[in-house]
Amino acid sequence: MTQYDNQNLKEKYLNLLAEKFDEEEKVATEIINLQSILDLPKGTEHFVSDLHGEYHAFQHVLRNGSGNVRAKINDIFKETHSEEQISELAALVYYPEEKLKLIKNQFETKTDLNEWYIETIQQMIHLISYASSKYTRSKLRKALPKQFVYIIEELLYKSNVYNNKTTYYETIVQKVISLGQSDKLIIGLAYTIQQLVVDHLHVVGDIYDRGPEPDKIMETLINYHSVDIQWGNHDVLWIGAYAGSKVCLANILRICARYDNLDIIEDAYGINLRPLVNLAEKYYGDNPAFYPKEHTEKKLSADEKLQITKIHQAIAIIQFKLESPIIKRRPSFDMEERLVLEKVDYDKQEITVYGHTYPLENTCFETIDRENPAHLIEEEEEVINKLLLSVQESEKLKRHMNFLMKKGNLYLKYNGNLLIHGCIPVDEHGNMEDMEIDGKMYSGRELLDQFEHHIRESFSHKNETDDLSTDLIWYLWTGKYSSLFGKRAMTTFERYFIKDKSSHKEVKNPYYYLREDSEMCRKMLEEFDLDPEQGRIINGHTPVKEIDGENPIKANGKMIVIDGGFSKAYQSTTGIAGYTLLYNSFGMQLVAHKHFGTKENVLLNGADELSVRRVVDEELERKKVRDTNIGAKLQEEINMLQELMSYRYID
Ligand SMILES: O=P(O)(O)OC[C@H]1O[C@](O)(COP(=O)(O)O)[C@@H](O)[C@@H]1O
Ligand SMILES: [Mn+2]
Repeated sequence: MTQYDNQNLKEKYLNLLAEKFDEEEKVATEIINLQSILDLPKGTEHFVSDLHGEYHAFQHVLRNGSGNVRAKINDIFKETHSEEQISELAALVYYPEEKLKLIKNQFETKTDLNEWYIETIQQMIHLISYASSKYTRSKLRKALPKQFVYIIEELLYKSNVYNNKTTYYETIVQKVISLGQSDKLIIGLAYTIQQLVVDHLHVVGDIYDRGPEPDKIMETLINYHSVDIQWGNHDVLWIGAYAGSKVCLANILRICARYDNLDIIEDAYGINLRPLVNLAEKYYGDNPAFYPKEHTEKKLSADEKLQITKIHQAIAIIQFKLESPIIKRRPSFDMEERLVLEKVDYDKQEITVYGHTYPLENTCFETIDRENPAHLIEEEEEVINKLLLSVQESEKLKRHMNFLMKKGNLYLKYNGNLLIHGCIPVDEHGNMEDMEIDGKMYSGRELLDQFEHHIRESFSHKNETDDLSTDLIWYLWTGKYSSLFGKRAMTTFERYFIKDKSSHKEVKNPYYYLREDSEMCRKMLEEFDLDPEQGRIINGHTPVKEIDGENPIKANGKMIVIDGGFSKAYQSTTGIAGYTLLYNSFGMQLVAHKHFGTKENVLLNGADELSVRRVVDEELERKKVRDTNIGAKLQEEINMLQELMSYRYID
């Protein structure tokens, strides 16, 4: 573009802007408004990761803002309220519908109940006023329940013009009560408080797999006021399945069978499993290696368990077969060692992998042709094709996957930090590892950008099932240089069929020990054009084994690992239900969570299931909006408006 074109474009833009700001005063007002926002303290960011379908635990962390709601209640009421009263109020804010029912049952007379309403509404208004002190009025208004905006603003702002504040509150609230609106108002106020304590949510990957309700988590995120997602390896597996990768599809079904979560496929997403069930019933029998993991709350009957065991085998074998042609057509994936079906000696029931020969047990090779082990029999081919069709036709899945694409990225640079689920592949010397894609070598940030490009490419061509982009999504799940997998190879086959546990080991990328080193972290931040002094890397993906003394804050605070540990299946190895992170204008705080019991426990006993907060760092100076990504955007707007001012209104 020539300088002349540029000038032309700018003038067009300014003319457009002038349509909206058609008077000098309007421009001035907007500049002053934006300028004052820049000086407000930065909003609170909330980081969670590895939710793994654990909807209830996630809901709890979200509703209490990783302890932020309670902290605000404490700030205001610790002098006047007992611990028990604070817990009651906190539970009301987290679960207003349920808590209201419980509380209302305690009152014998209407007068007592009304008194409680008056007091509670007043306390909640106080909380809102405190929690919103760093927001503009317009932002607060957007967070208020629509039908009560007028009343709440009346209570928030006008009360102090009256001498007798209490009477004024009471008159309004009495009216609300007599009109039968008090429950609705309290519920609305509770959600407003939840929304005010967290300005923005980051989900650092792995919403899907292992737990029972990822679909409900997706609905929650879709309705959340402000969120971004850094895809995890499990999320990308689902994206891959929807984008046309049959092998990704086989994997998600296998994992659902393994964790007894086929309901997600059938009931939540309406995908017909009948063809797979028929195939499974025809070829497979009982097999302890494929028993589903049982839920604590839901007991399976013997028949159900047997059926899932059969499905689990059928889909695992389809998966192994589907891997083979991809490995063969993509030599740059460097995965020949994973041609497992070809490495089996079917007479001896042995396999030779990575130079070791192991006996196989619990095999289920009924549909395997020894001469051509990766060949899908006709029924398998038909089953996977039908399943893919059904997956791509699921309206709900489409909605959820579209949302993942819209709000998600492979990594995110946000307010100076790098958010990434897995890793940046490096060698043992800390050099970024190269990978060849389509004849070119990429490493570090460029490699990640290539990966993301191909995910989006595959997603926009769902009919293509065997192209490079679609194969690369599977590579991200399981390949050596995948930034999401972060291990050298996935030993799924060995885990099912080989007893010797040494064959199950999955070697991690050197990133996972090098990230302890602050110099290495600085280098990685620089790779992403971030300031190594200010920035930090926020990771998910690997459960932090607090039990073994592992510290989630690494490299002098340059690296923070917040695998949420929501996944029940992994809690016994971590000894804790994981971490979340809060980043407000005063600095960063890591929050450790206890196992989430039940909502009932919170409602009845006020148990927050939270434990310690560790300060990662305190800001020397309180961070303002002007120091954030949003601040930079606002500053650009101000600059434009200033140009408009001189272009249009000032001679
Ligand atoms: O414990 P499971 O369900 O068998 O899963 C094990 C597999 O999950 C992985 O750990 C990947 O999942 P994560 O992202 O949760 O770590 C693989 O490396 C491993 O093969
Ligand atoms: Mn992961």
